[in-house]
Amino acid sequence: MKPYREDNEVIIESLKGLKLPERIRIFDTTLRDGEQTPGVSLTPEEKVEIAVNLNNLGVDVIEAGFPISSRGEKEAIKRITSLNMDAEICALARTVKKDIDVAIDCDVDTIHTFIATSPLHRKYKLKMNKDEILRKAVEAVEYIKDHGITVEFSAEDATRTEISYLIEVYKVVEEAGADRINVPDTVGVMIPKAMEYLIRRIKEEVSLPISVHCHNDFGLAVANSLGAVEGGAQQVHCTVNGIGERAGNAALEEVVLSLKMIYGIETGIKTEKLTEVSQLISKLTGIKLQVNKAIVGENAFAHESGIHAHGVLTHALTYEPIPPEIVGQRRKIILGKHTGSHAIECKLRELGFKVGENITEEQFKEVIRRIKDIGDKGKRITDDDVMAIVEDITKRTVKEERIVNLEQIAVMTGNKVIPTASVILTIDGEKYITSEVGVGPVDAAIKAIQSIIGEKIKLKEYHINAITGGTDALAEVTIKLEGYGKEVTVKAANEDIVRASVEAVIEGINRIMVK
Ligand SMILES: CC(=O)SCCNC(=O)CCNC(=O)[C@H](O)C(C)(C)COP(=O)(O)OP(=O)(O)OC[C@H]1O[C@@H](n2cnc3c(N)ncnc32)[C@H](O)[C@@H]1OP(=O)(O)O
Ligand SMILES: CC(C)C(=O)C(=O)O
Repeated sequence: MKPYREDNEVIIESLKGLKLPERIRIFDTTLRDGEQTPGVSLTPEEKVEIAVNLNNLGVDVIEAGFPISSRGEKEAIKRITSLNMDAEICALARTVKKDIDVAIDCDVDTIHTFIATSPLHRKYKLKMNKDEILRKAVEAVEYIKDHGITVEFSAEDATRTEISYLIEVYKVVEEAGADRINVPDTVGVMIPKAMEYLIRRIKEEVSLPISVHCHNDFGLAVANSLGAVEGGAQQVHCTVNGIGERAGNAALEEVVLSLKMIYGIETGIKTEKLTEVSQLISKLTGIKLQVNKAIVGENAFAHESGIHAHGVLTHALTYEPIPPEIVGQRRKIILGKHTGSHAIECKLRELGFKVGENITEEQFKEVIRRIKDIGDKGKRITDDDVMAIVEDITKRTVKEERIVNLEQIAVMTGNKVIPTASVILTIDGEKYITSEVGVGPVDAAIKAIQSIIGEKIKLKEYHINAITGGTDALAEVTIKLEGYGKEVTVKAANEDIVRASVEAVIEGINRIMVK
């Protein structure tokens, strides 16, 4: 499939004249900024497991943690570096000697050192003036380089810093020997155009590779990262599932797929592993994924609407801009209130039923009606539900052959009444009315029917199974009846257990009595 940059007129026109790179480096910070998600705390074992998976996924850099923060954090980073992975292993450090020393002690490939540069952070947080910050930044970079370690330097809150001062900071760290610079949008206040502009401005004055780190406070982290790439950034900081401080960071899976499928820019990511890694992160961090999460969410490739399902069944691209297999997902056709006949026919084929062969047009229409009825009650319909409905409908004796018909049933139950059922049946057109009591409403209803039919047909077995979960689940009743030398087993499904039971018994009686 061609990237949209080569295939979509609007995108082609809008990107005209822009020089885009062939490859972008993915700097994964799931284990550092991702772990800063409030409430998330990973054990060293969990961090190692995640690092191994990130390495297999193909990220270029794993920011394994902030080693000064705790003994466990330092131990985890040391264990990760000892595994000699392909990915570059990085640790975070303030521009403070003790932070850097602990990071050095972890044997990392890279130290990501940072100091805030914005007026707000200078005045209220660091209580340092511009010159002090320049000096601290240079000292830290030189100290790390003296130890022969790669340095990535971040000007924290870069996007709220005066542009001229920000460029000055990056220039002095370049002179001090930094290997690359990172531009953090620490509180996510950028828009894509502004990010593109800022990166272009920095690039005019600094020749180091440029990285970006975008937060998602306005939901723009991915868009801003892409804006930065349009401006000339060569590396993007991401976290799996977009976890991180507050509203999180740029989601790795979204950045990677946008780069690949829209811009035609490669990363080292093995995209087919994305869903598996996303689920691992969700499991270990305890942060549940929203179902509509792009790329890796449960619904990212699910279709319920009749028009959409018909479209994708005819040609996947109509409603699937990304082939699901590329990210380790698969298409799901969900049945419910919005379902159309094409989707139901497709589901029936999967379950072994073909309209016009083993299911009639009439029965097919009844299946659609029953599925929509369940959908109207707000329920999701599973394959088991469909199977039960189809069996219920296809195995029913045809109208003309039916001898016994249920005209009415009413049940009464409660804590201060004896469960009672009143039933009106017609047998060969003649009307019969009776009431019976039982241990519960189902028992009373079946006893009422039996009292009309007589002893010649006996209920031998009764089983009930709730197919879907919940109090409004579809109940499947299976009964065995014996009489007139015949034995029949019948299934019936209904959201109401009394109706499912009565329908099964009446159907069984008809099968036994059928001429
Ligand atoms: C934008 C980001 O995501 S940055 C990373 C944020 N991550 C974390 O903070 C997680 C791990 N942090 C921790 O475990 C602790 O905060 C530590 C160990 C780093 C520091 O703990 P403490 O010394 O108790 O300080 P505390 O966290 O309360 O305050 C931060 C201190 O760092 C200072 N600081 C922040 N950045 C820098 C810097 N680049 N250079 C020097 N000092 C800095 C603050 O001004 C403050 O200093 P103060 O104690 O002199 O007022
Ligand atoms: C350390 C820096 C890059 C950071 O996490 C931020 O600014 O959000």
